[in-house]
Amino acid sequence: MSFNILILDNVHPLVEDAFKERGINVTRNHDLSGEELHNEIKKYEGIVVRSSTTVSADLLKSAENLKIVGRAGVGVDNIDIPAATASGVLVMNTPDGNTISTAEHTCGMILAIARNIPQSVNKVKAGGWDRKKYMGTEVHSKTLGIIGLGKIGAEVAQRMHEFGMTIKAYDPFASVEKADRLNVELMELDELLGEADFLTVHTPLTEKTKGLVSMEKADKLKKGMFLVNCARGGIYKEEDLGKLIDEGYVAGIALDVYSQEPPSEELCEILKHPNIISTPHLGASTEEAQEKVAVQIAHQMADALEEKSFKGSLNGKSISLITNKEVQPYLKLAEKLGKVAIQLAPEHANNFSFEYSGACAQYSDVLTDSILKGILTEHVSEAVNLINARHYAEDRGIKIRETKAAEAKTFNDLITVNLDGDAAEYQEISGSVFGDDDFRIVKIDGYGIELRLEGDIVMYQNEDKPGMLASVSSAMAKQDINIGSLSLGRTNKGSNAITAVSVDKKLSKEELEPIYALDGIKALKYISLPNGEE
Ligand SMILES: NC(=O)C1=CN([C@@H]2O[C@H](COP(=O)(O)OP(=O)(O)OC[C@H]3O[C@@H](n4cnc5c(N)ncnc54)[C@H](O)[C@@H]3O)[C@@H](O)[C@H]2O)C=CC1
Ligand SMILES: O=C(O)C(=O)COP(=O)(O)O
Repeated sequence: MSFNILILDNVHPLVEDAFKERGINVTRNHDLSGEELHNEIKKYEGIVVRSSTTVSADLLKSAENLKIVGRAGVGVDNIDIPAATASGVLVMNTPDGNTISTAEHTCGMILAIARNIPQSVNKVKAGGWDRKKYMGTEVHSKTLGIIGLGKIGAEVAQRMHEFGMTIKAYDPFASVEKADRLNVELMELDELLGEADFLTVHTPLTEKTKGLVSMEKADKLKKGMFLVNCARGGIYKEEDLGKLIDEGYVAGIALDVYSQEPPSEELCEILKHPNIISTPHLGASTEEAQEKVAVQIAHQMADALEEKSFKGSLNGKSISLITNKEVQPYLKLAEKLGKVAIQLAPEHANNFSFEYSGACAQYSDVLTDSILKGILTEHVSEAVNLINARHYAEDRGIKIRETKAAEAKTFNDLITVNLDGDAAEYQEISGSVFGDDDFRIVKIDGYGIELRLEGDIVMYQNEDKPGMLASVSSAMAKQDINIGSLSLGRTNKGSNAITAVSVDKKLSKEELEPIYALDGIKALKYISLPNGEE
């Protein structure tokens, strides 16, 4: 299958070469108006963006054929990931391609603000000369506070440690081992604010990190400290920046990122402050970083489209497992069982429990996604896949429960789907996989049954008495229904029995009626499954 990719932002030209190398068609267009983009995007299976294009829920709605959004960089705050997940669109980024460049830019900003480099350069350019005004501060022996000791934070720590700074950090998710390795002391946020001579942030913008430094926190800051933000605009409250300097809490501020880019008029006014230096989101703007992220995103997207690997995917926890050979048969079994379950379940069923035993239990998360995909596929007009199956289940109020037992019971692997409690004629169905591609129902409501999970199946409960099978097969023969195979199950002699019959053609309601009407038949369900590979 050939794929079409649209490059929307200023991604390095190597992106085109890399896509072409993988046999993928690529088009570049940075100049589309909103409406044009909504029309154009329909043609593509993938788009590549940096931070300029907003991939909104609305845009995703127009993107009928979209499978992947690739971010040539790290931050994905311009992409509506929940909306992409709901649409079954994979979102991926290149987590480390621009780490070094952004860390270097941050270190540059720390030194630039400490030594008034941009302001004094401007002075000289304007024909001025003022050595007194631009007296600076050494960073040596000072404390650098880092909020967010992730990839960039760690690189900044290493570099500034070499400048003789003491490095302290706040990151509730960072390990003590990592901090020790980097010569970083971990501490609580307020403690860090009180100790840092320079504070730099390297977290995403989240509810927790928004406004981490503001006038409300001013009293907690070490007097005369410097603030640096090369992560995301808004982590320091932008409206308060000028005031923090003017009221003597902060000596200077260096910014690379803004909550709106380019910044709003109000913020531009604040940025004119002589002690604020700003760059226009240049952290990742180096030849090296841009080459890396362009080539990385192209190969990652090509691999994902070819279902080879899902490196860098941010919403495809499950989908990334479909390349794992060990999981593939279980995934198929789970989806088939989901398809059977929804055909056996009573109308409006919205409570299902899934039980996994044996080796498959370790993949229960993704197998649940796959069962849900099977359950929902016929009932949701949009395409359901492993990315959005849970979203649709939640959306439709389907409640699920999951249990797992690592030890195998009668079968090496067993997946059981329990239907909607008492209201169901059938309560539960279990399946197992033999080899790589022989999927079978092995139990229904505790009755041992063995039938391949494919094609058209008539399943009925009957009184366990002589002649039942003969009367069913004769009712079928009269209607030219050929039996492929069948399996009978019962718990005790003479009680109820369950029979599953696979037939050679699709059956209509009218063809099933005479079978249901036979004396001794208690419940009858017809299940239709795709034959072989889907
Ligand atoms: N200026 C620019 O051009 C660039 C900016 N960035 C931005 O830099 C930021 C960091 O990027 P990476 O280091 O690659 O990400 P990362 O995911 O490696 O690190 C983020 C760190 O923040 C920590 N964190 C998350 N929430 C926190 C909280 N509430 N308090 C304290 N720590 C918290 C995490 O535990 C993690 O260690 C991102 O926002 C990214 O968008 C990244 C590249 C270029
Ligand atoms: O990767 C990131 O998070 C960045 O902020 C870099 O953004 P950009 O690709 O330079 O628009």
